[in-house]
Amino acid sequence: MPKFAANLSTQFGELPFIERFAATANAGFRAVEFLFPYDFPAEVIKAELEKHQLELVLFNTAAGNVQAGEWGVSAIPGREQEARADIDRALEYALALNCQQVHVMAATVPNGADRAAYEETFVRNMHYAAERFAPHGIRLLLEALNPVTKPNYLYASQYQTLAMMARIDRANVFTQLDLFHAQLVDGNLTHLIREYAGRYRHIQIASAPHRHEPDEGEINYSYLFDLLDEVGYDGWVGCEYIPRGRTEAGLGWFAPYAK
Ligand SMILES: O=C(O)[C@@H](O)C(=O)CO
Ligand SMILES: [Mg+2]
Repeated sequence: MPKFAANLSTQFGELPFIERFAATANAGFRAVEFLFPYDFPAEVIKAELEKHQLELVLFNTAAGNVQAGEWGVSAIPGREQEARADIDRALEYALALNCQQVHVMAATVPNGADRAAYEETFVRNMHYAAERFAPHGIRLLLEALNPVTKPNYLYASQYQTLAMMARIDRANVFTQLDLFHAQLVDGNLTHLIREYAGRYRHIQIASAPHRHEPDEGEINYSYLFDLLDEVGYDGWVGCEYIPRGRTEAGLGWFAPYAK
Protein backbone atom coordinates (compact mmCIF):
# COMPACT_ATOMS: atom_id res chain seq x y z
CA MET A 1 0.00 0.00 0.00
CA PRO A 2 1.54 3.35 -0.99
CA LYS A 3 2.57 5.83 1.70
CA PHE A 4 1.01 9.25 1.15
CA ALA A 5 2.50 12.60 2.13
CA ALA A 6 0.29 15.67 2.28
CA ASN A 7 1.49 18.56 0.12
CA LEU A 8 1.29 21.69 2.25
CA SER A 9 1.78 24.02 -0.73
CA THR A 10 -1.42 22.82 -2.40
CA GLN A 11 -3.51 21.16 0.33
CA PHE A 12 -4.92 22.90 3.39
CA GLY A 13 -4.50 26.25 1.62
CA GLU A 14 -7.53 27.49 3.59
CA LEU A 15 -5.19 27.71 6.62
CA PRO A 16 -2.03 29.73 7.30
CA PHE A 17 1.03 27.60 6.42
CA ILE A 18 2.03 26.89 10.01
CA GLU A 19 -1.47 25.66 10.90
CA ARG A 20 -1.46 23.16 8.04
CA PHE A 21 0.76 20.71 9.98
CA ALA A 22 -1.87 20.11 12.68
CA ALA A 23 -4.66 19.78 10.09
CA THR A 24 -2.57 17.27 8.15
CA ALA A 25 -1.93 15.09 11.19
CA ASN A 26 -5.60 15.27 12.18
CA ALA A 27 -6.54 14.09 8.68
CA GLY A 28 -4.42 10.94 9.18
CA PHE A 29 -1.20 11.76 7.28
CA ARG A 30 2.19 10.76 8.73
CA ALA A 31 4.31 12.80 6.32
CA VAL A 32 4.37 16.11 4.49
CA GLU A 33 6.09 17.79 1.57
CA PHE A 34 6.00 21.41 0.44
CA LEU A 35 7.72 23.66 -2.07
CA PHE A 36 9.76 26.01 0.13
CA PRO A 37 10.57 26.32 3.84
CA TYR A 38 12.57 29.53 3.55
CA ASP A 39 9.97 31.99 4.89
CA PHE A 40 10.35 30.35 8.30
CA PRO A 41 13.35 29.54 10.48
CA ALA A 42 14.01 25.78 10.38
CA GLU A 43 13.32 25.54 14.15
CA VAL A 44 9.74 26.75 13.67
CA ILE A 45 9.01 24.06 11.08
CA LYS A 46 10.89 21.46 13.11
CA ALA A 47 8.70 22.21 16.13
CA GLU A 48 5.53 21.65 14.06
CA LEU A 49 6.86 18.38 12.64
CA GLU A 50 7.76 17.10 16.09
CA LYS A 51 4.57 18.30 17.76
CA HIS A 52 2.42 16.48 15.20
CA GLN A 53 4.76 13.48 14.66
CA LEU A 54 5.13 14.20 10.96
CA GLU A 55 8.04 13.34 8.70
CA LEU A 56 9.18 15.88 6.08
CA VAL A 57 9.87 13.94 2.87
CA LEU A 58 10.59 16.62 0.24
CA PHE A 59 11.12 20.33 -0.36
CA ASN A 60 12.76 22.37 -3.12
CA THR A 61 15.69 24.68 -3.58
CA ALA A 62 14.65 28.34 -3.91
CA ALA A 63 12.75 29.55 -6.98
CA GLY A 64 14.65 32.82 -7.70
CA ASN A 65 12.66 35.83 -8.90
CA VAL A 66 9.23 34.31 -9.50
CA GLN A 67 7.66 37.68 -10.45
CA ALA A 68 10.19 37.91 -13.28
CA GLY A 69 9.23 34.42 -14.54
CA GLU A 70 12.02 32.47 -12.87
CA TRP A 71 11.43 29.00 -11.44
CA GLY A 72 14.81 27.97 -10.07
CA VAL A 73 18.24 29.38 -10.88
CA SER A 74 20.43 26.26 -11.01
CA ALA A 75 20.48 26.19 -14.81
CA ILE A 76 20.95 29.91 -15.44
CA PRO A 77 24.40 30.71 -16.87
CA GLY A 78 26.13 33.41 -14.80
CA ARG A 79 24.04 32.76 -11.66
CA GLU A 80 26.24 29.94 -10.31
CA GLN A 81 27.10 31.74 -7.07
CA GLU A 82 23.44 32.25 -6.22
CA ALA A 83 22.54 28.69 -7.27
CA ARG A 84 25.22 27.24 -5.03
CA ALA A 85 24.20 29.46 -2.10
CA ASP A 86 20.62 28.15 -2.58
CA ILE A 87 21.92 24.58 -2.63
CA ASP A 88 23.88 25.21 0.59
CA ARG A 89 20.81 26.75 2.23
CA ALA A 90 18.68 23.77 1.18
CA LEU A 91 21.25 21.45 2.75
CA GLU A 92 21.07 23.38 6.05
CA TYR A 93 17.27 23.03 6.10
CA ALA A 94 17.37 19.37 5.07
CA LEU A 95 19.76 18.58 7.91
CA ALA A 96 17.79 20.61 10.46
CA LEU A 97 14.49 19.04 9.38
CA ASN A 98 15.85 15.52 8.86
CA CYS A 99 14.58 15.50 5.27
CA GLN A 100 16.02 12.80 2.98
CA GLN A 101 15.15 14.39 -0.41
CA VAL A 102 15.51 17.80 -2.03
CA HIS A 103 14.19 18.77 -5.46
CA VAL A 104 16.78 20.99 -7.17
CA MET A 105 14.84 23.47 -9.28
CA ALA A 106 16.47 23.93 -12.71
CA ALA A 107 15.14 27.10 -14.44
CA THR A 108 12.83 28.39 -17.10
CA VAL A 109 14.68 28.96 -20.38
CA PRO A 110 13.71 32.23 -22.10
CA ASN A 111 12.79 31.98 -25.78
CA GLY A 112 15.90 32.37 -27.90
CA ALA A 113 18.30 31.59 -25.03
CA ASP A 114 21.19 29.16 -25.51
CA ARG A 115 19.59 25.96 -24.24
CA ALA A 116 22.83 23.97 -24.31
CA ALA A 117 24.44 26.55 -22.01
CA TYR A 118 21.54 26.15 -19.55
CA GLU A 119 21.93 22.37 -19.57
CA GLU A 120 25.70 22.57 -19.06
CA THR A 121 25.28 25.03 -16.19
CA PHE A 122 22.73 22.76 -14.59
CA VAL A 123 24.98 19.70 -14.85
CA ARG A 124 27.86 21.60 -13.21
CA ASN A 125 25.66 22.89 -10.39
CA MET A 126 24.20 19.41 -9.87
CA HIS A 127 27.72 18.01 -9.53
CA TYR A 128 28.35 20.61 -6.84
CA ALA A 129 25.05 19.75 -5.11
CA ALA A 130 25.59 15.98 -5.35
CA GLU A 131 28.98 16.32 -3.69
CA ARG A 132 27.63 18.55 -0.89
CA PHE A 133 24.65 16.27 -0.12
CA ALA A 134 26.30 12.85 -0.58
CA PRO A 135 28.04 12.66 2.83
CA HIS A 136 24.61 13.10 4.46
CA GLY A 137 22.86 10.39 2.40
CA ILE A 138 20.31 12.90 1.07
CA ARG A 139 18.89 12.33 -2.43
CA LEU A 140 18.57 15.09 -5.03
CA LEU A 141 15.64 14.99 -7.43
CA LEU A 142 14.87 16.40 -10.90
CA GLU A 143 11.28 17.03 -11.96
CA ALA A 144 9.74 17.55 -15.42
CA LEU A 145 6.99 20.20 -15.47
CA ASN A 146 4.35 20.31 -18.21
CA PRO A 147 4.49 23.45 -20.40
CA VAL A 148 0.91 24.52 -19.72
CA THR A 149 1.48 24.82 -15.97
CA LYS A 150 5.09 26.02 -16.27
CA PRO A 151 6.00 27.29 -19.74
CA ASN A 152 9.65 27.03 -20.84
CA TYR A 153 10.89 24.97 -17.89
CA LEU A 154 14.20 23.25 -18.71
CA TYR A 155 12.43 19.92 -19.11
CA ALA A 156 8.80 18.96 -19.72
CA SER A 157 9.07 15.23 -20.46
CA GLN A 158 10.03 12.40 -18.12
CA TYR A 159 12.40 11.22 -20.83
CA GLN A 160 14.28 14.53 -20.61
CA THR A 161 14.75 14.25 -16.83
CA LEU A 162 15.83 10.62 -17.21
CA ALA A 163 18.39 11.70 -19.82
CA MET A 164 19.54 14.56 -17.58
CA MET A 165 19.89 12.19 -14.63
CA ALA A 166 22.09 9.92 -16.78
CA ARG A 167 24.16 12.91 -17.89
CA ILE A 168 24.68 14.13 -14.30
CA ASP A 169 25.63 10.56 -13.38
CA ARG A 170 25.86 10.81 -9.61
CA ALA A 171 24.70 8.10 -7.22
CA ASN A 172 22.47 10.40 -5.16
CA VAL A 173 20.62 12.03 -8.11
CA PHE A 174 17.22 10.63 -9.20
CA THR A 175 14.01 11.81 -10.80
CA GLN A 176 10.71 12.77 -9.19
CA LEU A 177 7.80 11.30 -11.14
CA ASP A 178 4.85 13.69 -10.95
CA LEU A 179 2.11 11.67 -12.63
CA PHE A 180 0.01 14.77 -13.38
CA HIS A 181 2.79 16.35 -15.45
CA ALA A 182 3.69 12.96 -16.94
CA GLN A 183 0.13 12.34 -18.12
CA LEU A 184 -0.11 15.79 -19.76
CA VAL A 185 3.19 15.39 -21.62
CA ASP A 186 4.12 11.73 -22.01
CA GLY A 187 1.13 9.51 -21.22
CA ASN A 188 1.75 5.75 -20.94
CA LEU A 189 2.09 5.98 -17.15
CA THR A 190 2.21 2.20 -16.74
CA HIS A 191 5.33 2.07 -18.91
CA LEU A 192 6.98 4.92 -17.01
CA ILE A 193 6.27 3.28 -13.64
CA ARG A 194 7.35 -0.22 -14.73
CA GLU A 195 10.32 0.53 -16.95
CA TYR A 196 11.98 3.21 -14.83
CA ALA A 197 11.39 1.82 -11.32
CA GLY A 198 14.45 2.68 -9.22
CA ARG A 199 15.24 5.82 -11.20
CA TYR A 200 12.32 7.81 -9.78
CA ARG A 201 12.53 8.02 -6.00
CA HIS A 202 9.50 10.20 -5.34
CA ILE A 203 5.99 10.22 -6.84
CA GLN A 204 3.43 13.03 -6.90
CA ILE A 205 -0.24 12.70 -7.80
CA ALA A 206 -3.20 14.79 -8.95
CA SER A 207 -6.03 14.23 -11.35
CA ALA A 208 -5.58 15.16 -15.00
CA PRO A 209 -6.39 17.45 -16.64
CA HIS A 210 -7.61 19.59 -13.71
CA ARG A 211 -5.01 18.79 -10.99
CA HIS A 212 -7.60 18.03 -8.32
CA GLU A 213 -8.12 15.04 -6.01
CA PRO A 214 -6.96 11.72 -7.52
CA ASP A 215 -10.53 10.41 -7.71
CA GLU A 216 -11.62 12.05 -11.00
CA GLY A 217 -10.38 12.61 -14.53
CA GLU A 218 -8.41 10.51 -16.97
CA ILE A 219 -5.92 8.78 -14.61
CA ASN A 220 -7.04 5.58 -12.87
CA TYR A 221 -5.12 5.98 -9.63
CA SER A 222 -6.29 2.85 -7.86
CA TYR A 223 -4.78 0.87 -10.75
CA LEU A 224 -1.53 2.87 -10.49
CA PHE A 225 -1.32 2.47 -6.69
CA ASP A 226 -1.50 -1.31 -7.15
CA LEU A 227 1.12 -1.06 -9.88
CA LEU A 228 3.46 0.87 -7.56
CA ASP A 229 3.13 -1.97 -5.04
CA GLU A 230 3.75 -4.50 -7.81
CA VAL A 231 7.02 -2.85 -8.90
CA GLY A 232 8.14 -2.62 -5.26
CA TYR A 233 8.03 1.18 -4.97
CA ASP A 234 8.68 1.94 -1.31
CA GLY A 235 9.03 5.74 -1.47
CA TRP A 236 6.45 8.41 -0.68
CA VAL A 237 3.56 9.58 -2.82
CA GLY A 238 3.06 13.34 -2.48
CA CYS A 239 -0.52 14.63 -2.79
CA GLU A 240 0.30 17.64 -4.92
CA TYR A 241 -3.24 18.47 -5.94
CA ILE A 242 -5.42 21.55 -5.64
CA PRO A 243 -8.50 20.55 -3.65
CA ARG A 244 -11.83 21.19 -5.38
CA GLY A 245 -13.11 22.79 -2.17
CA ARG A 246 -12.06 22.48 1.45
CA THR A 247 -9.21 19.97 1.70
CA GLU A 248 -10.89 17.70 4.24
CA ALA A 249 -14.08 17.47 2.17
CA GLY A 250 -12.04 15.94 -0.66
CA LEU A 251 -10.17 13.32 1.37
CA GLY A 252 -12.65 10.48 0.80
CA TRP A 253 -10.16 8.78 -1.57
CA PHE A 254 -7.56 8.80 1.25
CA ALA A 255 -9.71 7.16 3.94
CA PRO A 256 -8.47 3.60 3.26
CA TYR A 257 -4.84 4.77 3.55
CA ALA A 258 -5.04 7.08 6.62
CA LYS A 259 -2.84 6.09 9.59
O1 LIG B 1 4.89 19.87 -9.80
C1 LIG B 1 5.33 20.91 -9.29
O2 LIG B 1 5.00 22.01 -9.71
C2 LIG B 1 6.22 20.80 -8.08
O3 LIG B 1 6.38 19.47 -7.70
C3 LIG B 1 7.51 21.50 -8.00
O4 LIG B 1 8.35 21.07 -7.26
C4 LIG B 1 7.91 22.72 -8.73
O5 LIG B 1 7.13 23.21 -9.67
MG1 LIG C 1 5.25 18.09 -8.80
